[in-house]
Amino acid sequence: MRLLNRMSRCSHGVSKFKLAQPRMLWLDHRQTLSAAPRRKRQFTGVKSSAHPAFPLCSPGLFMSVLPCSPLRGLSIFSPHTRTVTHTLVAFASSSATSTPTPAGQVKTQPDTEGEPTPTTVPLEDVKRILKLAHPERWKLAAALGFLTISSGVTMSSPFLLGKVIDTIYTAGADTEAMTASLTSLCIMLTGVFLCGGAANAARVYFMQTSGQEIVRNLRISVFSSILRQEVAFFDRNRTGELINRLSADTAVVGRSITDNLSDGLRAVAQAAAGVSMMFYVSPSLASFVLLIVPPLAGLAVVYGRYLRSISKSTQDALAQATQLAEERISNMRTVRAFGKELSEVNTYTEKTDQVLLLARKEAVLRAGFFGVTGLSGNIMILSVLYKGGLLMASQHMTVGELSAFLMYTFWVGISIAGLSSFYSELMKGFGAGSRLWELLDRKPEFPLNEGLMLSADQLKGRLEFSDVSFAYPTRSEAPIFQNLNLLVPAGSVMAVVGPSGSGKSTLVSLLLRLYDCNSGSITIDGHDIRDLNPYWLRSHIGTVSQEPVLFSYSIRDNIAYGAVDPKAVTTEDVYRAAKAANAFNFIQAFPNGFNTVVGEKGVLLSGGQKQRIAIARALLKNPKILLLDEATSALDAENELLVQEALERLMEVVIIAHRLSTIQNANAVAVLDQQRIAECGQHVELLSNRQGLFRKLMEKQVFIQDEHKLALR
Ligand SMILES: Nc1ncnc2c1ncn2[C@@H]1O[C@H](COP(=O)(O)OP(=O)(O)OP(=O)(O)O)[C@@H](O)[C@H]1O
Repeated sequence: MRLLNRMSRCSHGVSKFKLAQPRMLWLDHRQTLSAAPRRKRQFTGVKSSAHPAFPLCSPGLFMSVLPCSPLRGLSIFSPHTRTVTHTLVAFASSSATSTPTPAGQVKTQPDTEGEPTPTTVPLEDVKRILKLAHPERWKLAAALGFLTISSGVTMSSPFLLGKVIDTIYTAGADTEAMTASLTSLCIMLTGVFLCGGAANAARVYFMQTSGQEIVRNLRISVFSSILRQEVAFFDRNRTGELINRLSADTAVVGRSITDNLSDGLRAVAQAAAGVSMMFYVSPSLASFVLLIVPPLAGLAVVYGRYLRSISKSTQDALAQATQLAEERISNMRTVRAFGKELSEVNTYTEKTDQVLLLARKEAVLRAGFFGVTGLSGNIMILSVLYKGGLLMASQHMTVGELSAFLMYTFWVGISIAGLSSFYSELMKGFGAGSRLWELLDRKPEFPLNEGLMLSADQLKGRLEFSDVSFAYPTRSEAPIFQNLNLLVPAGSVMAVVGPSGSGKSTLVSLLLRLYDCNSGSITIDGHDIRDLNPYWLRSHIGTVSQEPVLFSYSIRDNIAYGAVDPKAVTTEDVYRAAKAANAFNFIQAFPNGFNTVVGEKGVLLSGGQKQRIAIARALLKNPKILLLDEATSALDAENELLVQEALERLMEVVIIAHRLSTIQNANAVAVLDQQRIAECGQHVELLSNRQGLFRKLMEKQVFIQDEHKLALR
């Protein structure tokens, strides 16, 4: 994730920089790559864009990431990269974000630049934003107070500066009087500037701190809302897109409430005060200037619209490139195993080339836009000078008044420019906000913590599937089970076997209520699991999945994670679980023992070690029911036997296994095939049925093993 952030920051940042400083950028870009010269040389065959601008920078970094060990990836970035990227963090952190479809699915959308922004102010969203800002109202009010002071100060200074100029020009021979008047004016101006500086500093402080609080609260709400959703939601929505909502959209909304609002209000106040002062200083010159403004503003609006639409396409293309990078970096081992580094860089380069193409169009438009706005500003100043010069010649204006007027013209121009960007930022804020509200308002299909909770003694562990039909919500056309029936008596060990894809893992998901069955029922001790509190249910079921995932904590913390309250877990509890999972000895053999940090997703451990830690995690809370989904498949035969014996002694178990030899001790074996339980009975009983599926599966496995042994001889 951090690697990805740097890549996207660099590409965004450079794209923003490019317009102003192409040469300097190229230098920075080369410095970035030179930080990993060896790696760069390995990839000289990589296609790259001809232009030394931003998309090259991203493939450059992408290229540097791919050849590295996934564990050492971070070290390849030089301080130069950081310098460039950190400068541009704000822009880049919002690389791409997502927009919900009506079904709650998120589709990739650009974030801050060119995102689908509303064109009118949505009142409902204003109310929500105000509600969000409510806890920070006092800080925000203080910020607005200081804003008023600093704006007042800013607008009074041109007037006083005009007076200074007039004092100098009209002094004549009386230098003493001029000095006295000049001194008092300068003291006054110094006071005004000090006051303005202090008010501005206070405004920034209050705005920033309240903004951070708002973003923090919003992020917590969004994160908890994401975690509340049912598993099917995560099947439909990509992780990267949800993360974008959490990081980028929340930041955009926070910025809208604080920085943008403050800048916008200041721009409004300064434009209004500036125009009033212009009329105060010279009504005829002010009327003349205001005649020029509307056509120029109209031009800017039309240009701005064009710019926004092209900017949106650029960001869409960039979001696609980012998604590709995200998937490849997080699955680096697969890329490496298939030797796809080069082709992945080329695919990424193609994607960023599309971004470059659009960005070039955008650059042309922006260049035109800046040219036109710069020219308009200059025309305005020239007009003020011309008309003001005429007024001075006819004694209707002093040189000080003309100077003050010019300064007000500048201020008004700057404020109007600020207002146009304030408006577009505000709309972006509403766009980001509406995506967040959708997520915050989304009700999960079933609540996490409502329903019946039995006492631990009442729970015996009799599981029954009655006429269960189920299809995954994302593939409703392909049912996994149809009228499936299965009974697991309390206190027994049931093994479920079946061909790959027959639905063994799905059975576990249904028992854990990660999904609800479409019809039929699943009961525990006669209670439909839909009536039980899902949180309670899961607290009594231990589960070890086919590919157990560990978090980048220490081994101790990973095992303690299995407890309802990990903080209350004692070292003895952790040791007990580790011993039961036959993991104690190998953990103790690590130099840091139980404090060994396992790396992202447990990459620092072997498959078998990961499985045993995952089993220890599942055992920690002493679950009544244990679901093992090929949980011991990565262990050697001896370890597997030891672990399974321990597990079977400890609790009622449902074992799902491919290796049929591991289920000999089960009380019963259920064979899944063609959306139902094809056979169910004792191991020996099923084996004796020559035509049975279990016997066939067994024979096939024995045959494969024999073939393998022969091949080894
Ligand atoms: N989240 C999901 N969304 C849609 N379809 C899924 C999902 N998970 C699994 N499937 C589909 O459900 C079917 C059963 O998958 P399942 O993982 O339960 O099989 P399995 O018997 O455990 O397979 P294996 O032995 O290979 O692990 C497969 O066809 C699979 O493609």
